[in-house]
Amino acid sequence: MAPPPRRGPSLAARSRHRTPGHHYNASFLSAADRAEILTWLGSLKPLWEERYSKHFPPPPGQSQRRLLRPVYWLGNWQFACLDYYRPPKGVMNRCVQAEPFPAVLQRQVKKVEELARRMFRGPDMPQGWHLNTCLVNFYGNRLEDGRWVDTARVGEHKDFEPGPVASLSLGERALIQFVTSTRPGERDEVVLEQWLDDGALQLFGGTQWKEKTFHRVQRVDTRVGHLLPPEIPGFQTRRVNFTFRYVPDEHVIPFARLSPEAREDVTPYVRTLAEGSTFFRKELEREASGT
Ligand SMILES: O=C(O)CCC(=O)C(=O)O
Ligand SMILES: [Fe+2]
Repeated sequence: MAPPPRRGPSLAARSRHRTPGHHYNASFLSAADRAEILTWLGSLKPLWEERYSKHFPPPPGQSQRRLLRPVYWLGNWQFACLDYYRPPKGVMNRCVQAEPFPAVLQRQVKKVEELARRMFRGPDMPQGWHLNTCLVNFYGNRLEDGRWVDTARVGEHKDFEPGPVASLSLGERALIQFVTSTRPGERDEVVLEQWLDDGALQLFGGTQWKEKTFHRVQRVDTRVGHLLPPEIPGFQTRRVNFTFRYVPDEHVIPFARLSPEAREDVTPYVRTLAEGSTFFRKELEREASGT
């Protein structure tokens, strides 16, 4: 018997539109680009930041803590103690010019920007949007009092940088969940979850995924046994994620132009970065010479 005629869009088209504003491509990275990114990762010296600092101390009820994981930033560095990019008020004195993207990442950015411009319009695509910022997150186990502890997760949060956000994943797959706003004591409702595979691209934007929901990394698998570069003392990386965002260029400032207080608090970090980075060495020189 002949199959009944199909009506409406194909299954593939329907699944593409089930979650407008959220796009997932499991095999975005080519094997060659993936290998090039891994080689470049081996040259990085990620930083382990504290959440607070002398001039930006913990709010009442909070205490000083290390971030769960080492990080690296490209384009601009948003030091945790300067409280990240939080428009409309928290935009100045916090996004410090950092190294540009290496060529292999810039090539991915170009493709992702083209896709994003096709996916997002009007209020979902801010004037001047381009992916000029990348947070590199290292997920794995950290050594705590002689024991390896799995810290491969991220609590629920929003990315406040305007417009679509894109992420590339390497290594073990991770479960990301988008959840509705939390109220203390209430369970969050998971509205979308997605496994992020090795080499995958996730792109999300618009009010549903940027404003109405929070997202979190619930867990990272241990199945394959990936151990990713670089070697980091006291840490074993099994997943690396690159999140690309847009910070309006006028809010990105050189280290030398931070307020004296902010500069004092992040100088030790910039000195550490300068040990492995010509870019940050020059930024320190620029500050010392007052230019
Ligand atoms: O690791 C991920 O997949 C997401 C990380 C994230 O949400 C972020 O960097 O803002
Ligand atoms: Fe995020």
